[in-house]
Amino acid sequence: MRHSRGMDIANRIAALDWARIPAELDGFGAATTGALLTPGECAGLAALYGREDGFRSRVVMARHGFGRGEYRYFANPLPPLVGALREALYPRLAPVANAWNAALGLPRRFPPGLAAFTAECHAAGQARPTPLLLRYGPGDYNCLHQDLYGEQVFPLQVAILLSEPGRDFEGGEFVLTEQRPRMQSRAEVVPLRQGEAVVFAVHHRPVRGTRGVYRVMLRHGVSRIRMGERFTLGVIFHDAA
Ligand SMILES: O=C(O)CCC(=O)C(=O)O
Ligand SMILES: [Fe+2]
Repeated sequence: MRHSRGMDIANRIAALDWARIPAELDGFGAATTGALLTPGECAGLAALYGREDGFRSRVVMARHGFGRGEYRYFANPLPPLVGALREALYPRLAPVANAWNAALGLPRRFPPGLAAFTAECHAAGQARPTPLLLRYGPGDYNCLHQDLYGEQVFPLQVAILLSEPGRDFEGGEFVLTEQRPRMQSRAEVVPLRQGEAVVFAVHHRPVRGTRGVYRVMLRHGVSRIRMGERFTLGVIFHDAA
């Protein structure tokens, strides 16, 4: 039987729990997907990190005060698996993004498909692809941050853990903080297995309070890797200036 990876990924994404994921995003600003990529796919993606070609830039985090460890942004054309993930995830998340903007009283609405949104990014001068691979070794960490690359911001992004906790590395938890207006911040640690994705808010989300809807600011990062090596695939939907 002919087997197309793009189709396969689209089917796997269609089979995720699209009742629970948006509900958890609304409730907590983050949701895990359960197993999405196979161990072989994870290893294949992590192995790309050492290759010369296929990337547009490399960032050594310590040089910028971003933490410790490094990452590389893929060049276009994206690896087929990465492109298929980005294309199949976007239409599932656009309704959440639009509902959040409506709740926050923001006029921006996102088109139902990634091609149209990418065209809008390009028209706004954001044409460089943002999917990336991250690599952390012992002692490395990723400071709390927001992945903003210009005025065009799709409010949700996805990170897929490519290494297996407890086997490949220890420590290195994915963490999120939520900063509520005039209140103390809330932290969330997101447990992930190899091949599992976390969907989370890029910069803010609406929360319903007693006096209406307010905006909480989110940041994400990775706690210190205690042992071993940890790889992640980051899927950000807006392109970069
Ligand atoms: O390594 C991680 O889990 C975090 C990756 C990250 O910051 C991102 O995908 O934007
Ligand atoms: Fe990030």
